Amino acid sequence: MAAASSATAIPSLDKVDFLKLQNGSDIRGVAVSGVEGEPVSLTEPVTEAIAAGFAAWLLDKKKVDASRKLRVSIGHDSRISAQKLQDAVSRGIASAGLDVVQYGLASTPAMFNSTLTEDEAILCPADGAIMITASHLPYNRNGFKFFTSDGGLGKNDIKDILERAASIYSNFLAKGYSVKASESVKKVDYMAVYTSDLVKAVRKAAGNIGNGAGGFFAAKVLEPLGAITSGSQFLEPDGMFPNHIPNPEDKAAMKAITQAVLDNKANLGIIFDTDVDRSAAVDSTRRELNRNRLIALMSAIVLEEHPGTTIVTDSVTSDGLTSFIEKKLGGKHHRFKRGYKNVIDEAIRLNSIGEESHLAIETSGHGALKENHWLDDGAYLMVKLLNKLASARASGKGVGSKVLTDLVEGLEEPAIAVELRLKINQNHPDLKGRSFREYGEAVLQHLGNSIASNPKLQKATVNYEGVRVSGFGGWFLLRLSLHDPVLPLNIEAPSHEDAVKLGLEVSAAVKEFQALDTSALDKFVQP
Ligand SMILES: O=P(O)(O)OC[C@H]1O[C@H](O)[C@H](O)[C@@H](O)[C@@H]1O
Repeated sequence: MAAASSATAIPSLDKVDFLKLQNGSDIRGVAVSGVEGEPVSLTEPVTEAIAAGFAAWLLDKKKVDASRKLRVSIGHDSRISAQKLQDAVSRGIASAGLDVVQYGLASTPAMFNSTLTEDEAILCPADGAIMITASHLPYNRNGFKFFTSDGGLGKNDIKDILERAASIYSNFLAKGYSVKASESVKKVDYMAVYTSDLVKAVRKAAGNIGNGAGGFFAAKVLEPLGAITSGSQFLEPDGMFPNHIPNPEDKAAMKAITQAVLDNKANLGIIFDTDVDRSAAVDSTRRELNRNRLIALMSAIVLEEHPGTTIVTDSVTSDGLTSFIEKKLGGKHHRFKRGYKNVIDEAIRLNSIGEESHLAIETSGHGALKENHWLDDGAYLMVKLLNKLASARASGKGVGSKVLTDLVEGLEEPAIAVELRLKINQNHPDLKGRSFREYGEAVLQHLGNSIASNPKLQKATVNYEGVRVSGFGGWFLLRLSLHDPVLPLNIEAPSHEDAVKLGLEVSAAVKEFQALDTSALDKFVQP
């Protein structure tokens, strides 16, 4: 035990500060100083306390007897704070008496996978896994995702861990905090195991990684399969993201991969986000295979293997996607809520009540397949695409990404598709003491009521989130953001004029809510 006199002074934080680090089923905070208005919240002692909180949670969950030591695998993305946080996480885990296995640069899906791999030689399975990442957020942020063999932890588990962390941290305050080197840290090259599993899963494609953790895909997956990857770019991990934020929904990122496909006359472009749980592709004609198109493509592949199966998606998917899945592919589209964990859990639930589902996928590029243990894995989605290309080639059905493009033939796409994010000003007196959630719900309730009496508009009969309405040949959905004090408004329509008509209907219905910042919508509907 370190003497209090030699201990580092750490700032006092209360339970509330810890709970503020929760971001849905992840933990996120600021790990690097220097950005104005964003003080560091993920300090080393805070990180250590969170890791120790996870260890305590895991010990309770696994209820193992004292004879078996639990082990936890730790990996990180390419962020500049990765090393510091990895060390602090390792200390937190070791201080609770658990074994630490460090993987170094890794992907989120690989971390989950380490709880499923059975091979003592590489210290697997891990009882718990921690990925140090803040996904597509800027370089100064970081965070944690946690896994057990049951999948990613849910919101309640994260809250539980943060509450435990807060009390561990208060112990640091009482007894003094000092950095103690952890003895029981082992290192394993798990990415070698994970990538060789991916190679096995695909039988024979350029890649754009955006300086995230996905660089392994070119050298360790594509090249061993015989692909020429010389046109690939931004493969080197660089935690400052000098080119663009690695994010398949980011316009600059998609432009960069599209250009690389053109410049290199590549058959296919592949792009991942920072921690490789999201992905998208570009075909040889520069057609972006992301968002609804990626879902259509994956659905086509999965429905060939499992005719009639249900495809679970997030709520912002297009009407065209529903008719594509149901009329062209003969499957069932279950449009559920936003949030990758929501769609995955819903697919698992459907299977448990006898409705077969093999694919849960979001427009964000998160996707999970039943055959891959419902692992939220962008790399695996791309493996399925590559597999399709390879089998088409082998059976003489075609060469190159036209095979994929043909699979989405017939998908109706709207001329206009926008997302406008309407902020709720939490300090506005109109909240009258309500939380932003309650206020947002009140907006939605009011919108729902006003639509009911509007003959030009029709409320969706089956809908799991927010208010989804058809009209003027298109639709809109207003819902509460998963994490932020924001009401995202998605509008899709056959023309800008029709999209504006839909926007004006929303605008009229919400105008009395003064704490709602409608400037994005006002700008959109301007003549
Ligand atoms: O509700 P929003 O603010 O649009 O955010 C929704 C998104 O939040 C996170 O990024 C999750 O990882 C995604 O699965 C989800 O789609």
